[in-house]
Amino acid sequence: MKPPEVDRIAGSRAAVAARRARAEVKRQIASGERTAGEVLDAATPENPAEATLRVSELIGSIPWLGPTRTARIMSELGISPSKRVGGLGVHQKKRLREFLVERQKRKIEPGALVVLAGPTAVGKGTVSAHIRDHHPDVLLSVSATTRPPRPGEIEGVTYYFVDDAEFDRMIEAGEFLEWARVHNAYRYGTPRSPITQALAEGKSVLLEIDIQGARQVREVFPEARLVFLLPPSWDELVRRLTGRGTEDQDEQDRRLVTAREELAAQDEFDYRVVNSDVETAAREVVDLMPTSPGD
Ligand SMILES: Nc1ncnc2c1ncn2[C@@H]1O[C@H](COP(=O)(O)OP(=O)(O)OP(=O)(O)O)[C@@H](O)[C@H]1O
Ligand SMILES: Nc1nc2c(ncn2[C@@H]2O[C@H](COP(=O)(O)O)[C@@H](O)[C@H]2O)c(=O)[nH]1
Repeated sequence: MKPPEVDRIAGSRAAVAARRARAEVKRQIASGERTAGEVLDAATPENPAEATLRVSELIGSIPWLGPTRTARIMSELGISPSKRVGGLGVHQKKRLREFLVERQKRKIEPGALVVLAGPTAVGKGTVSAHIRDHHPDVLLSVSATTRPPRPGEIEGVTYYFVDDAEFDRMIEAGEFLEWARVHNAYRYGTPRSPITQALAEGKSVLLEIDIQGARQVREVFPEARLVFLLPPSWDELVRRLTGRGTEDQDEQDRRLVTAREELAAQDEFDYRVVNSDVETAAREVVDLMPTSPGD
């Protein structure tokens, strides 16, 4: 029988070798020699380096995915931080594979995805509607919201109006590219599949969302162009909000509080467009797209 000291040394040598093997797998993913999907598929008992790799290490080795994004992806996929690739359940593995396949495809042309954000009543909806009406090749994303419809708003055109239970279901099912609670009131989210489908077909896509959503989209699509729409002045912004007349005084006040916060964050955006004139602002936004359909 070997003395315990010999076993201990052999054990620690094996642990060091296993760590080195996992580090090599991570290097291969980071350098692009192997895709994370290939490593996932190789994670069998015959390949202990792949099987004993933590899922967080697998995802975290993908270029551009840092620890924060990795933690969020893991949580969205319902995988605990300590899970190893070889220990994934069937459903977890399927979800992870789908995520990795989608990620592989996700190299979009800069400007194919444009995000239009800005303070309440600056005219985001008006400028987006102008683009939708004059540039039919651009897909204007239709969001889901828990907000009740305003007079004249059309289901499936302005928004998909859903209740809280349906919004919860859509989050659970991973149907949103991003979602946020806006103005501390209702929830809004961008359905993912029309966007990925349009991008895969080479179309340009426009999202009209709030600033929290814009930040999330940038995480997923670093190539997206983020545009901040500005009013000609604060007084004009207030005039547009009150002139629209769709919110009561309390809601207007709440929106103006958010507006001040959003204006303070405008430097995070790639482009700033002043909406003095709808047609000019729309043209400036469309010019950021790879081609200007409808020209
Ligand atoms: N360039 C413009 N000049 C004058 N009025 C404008 C201009 N653009 C938009 N408006 C008006 O401003 C009001 C607010 O516009 P809109 O509803 O499009 O804003 P929004 O940014 O989408 O607002 P919210 O974020 O609150 O949904 C509307 O009454 C619209 O007609
Ligand atoms: N994060 C997201 N924000 C969205 C989305 N769709 C719309 N919005 C933003 O919400 C506010 C309020 O809109 P309103 O129609 O109630 O006036 C506005 O800033 C929109 O841009 C979305 O899918 N995600």
